[in-house]
Amino acid sequence: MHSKGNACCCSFDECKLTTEWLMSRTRHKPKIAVVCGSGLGLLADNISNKQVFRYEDIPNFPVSTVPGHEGHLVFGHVRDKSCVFMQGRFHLYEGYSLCRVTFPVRIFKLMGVETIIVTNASGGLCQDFKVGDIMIIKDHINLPGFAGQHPLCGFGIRFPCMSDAYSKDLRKLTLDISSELGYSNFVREGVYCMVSGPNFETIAEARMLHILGSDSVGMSTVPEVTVAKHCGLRVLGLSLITNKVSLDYSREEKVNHEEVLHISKMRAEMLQKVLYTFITRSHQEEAINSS
Ligand SMILES: O=P(O)(O)O[C@@H]1C[C@H](O)[C@@H](CO)O1
Ligand SMILES: Nc1nc2[nH]cnc2c(=O)[nH]1
Repeated sequence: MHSKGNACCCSFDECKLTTEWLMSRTRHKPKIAVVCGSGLGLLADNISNKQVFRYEDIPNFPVSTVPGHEGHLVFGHVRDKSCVFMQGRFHLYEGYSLCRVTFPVRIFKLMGVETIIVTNASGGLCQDFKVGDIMIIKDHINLPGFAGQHPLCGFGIRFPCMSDAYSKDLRKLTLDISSELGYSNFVREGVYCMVSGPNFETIAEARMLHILGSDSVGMSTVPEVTVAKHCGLRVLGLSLITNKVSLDYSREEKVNHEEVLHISKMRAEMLQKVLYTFITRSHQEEAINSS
């Protein structure tokens, strides 16, 4: 038999088993899923009728190994909207295959989720961005994908279109909400670039990514969004700019994960306001149902 080194390692039966396990233990029927980025688990703090599962208790689920990723799957309501929040995501640099990293997205699809909101912490490359800005992701660069690290290798229908991965209508709704909340001066749109990590960028790498058109850089999101788009979910991506990436050899500041978590926690409340307003409105908006 030929070796399929890069092939998908999660079977449909596995996905089905996990979905059935969860659905037999919760009465929630979420239509919206939220993936919380580094330090952003607080986004799930104010939902009502909470039901929490620890990742290690869910069959086939990976476990979180990164500080700032709690490892809880939280079901609950934002107003009357049933949602599921991932307090903690999985990363390639943790040693998980991209199939495993994106496994929860497939579970959400099987559970009946229609919209996924993917959040992250990232470093700002765009010189206009400030620490604490919220970037609505309008597009991405899948750098690991260029090198064959791709979550769709060996899985499902090929050649999906990715030029519209981030729903235009959902981005517009988020911009409108930001403006109503008085947040326009720190909510931007931009292009997110994924690198595998776990190291932060060298200055030469950061310069290259900037020249290539990236407004921010991080170590996640793209695999989840790619799988979500592939299986027909609507996607909104929100990236919190937790640090400025150095493009200049004379800059002395050095980024570290503690600083990333600190900024995430500081800005989580604002991000939560945008998110909860979005969720409350999302299914009232005709545009969303058609996007
Ligand atoms: O899960 P996200 O993408 O929010 O985490 C970012 C990227 C690295 O995992 C970590 C670096 O501080 O934060
Ligand atoms: N690759 C990368 N990921 C991040 N996550 C948060 N900040 C950064 C950053 O500067 N670079």
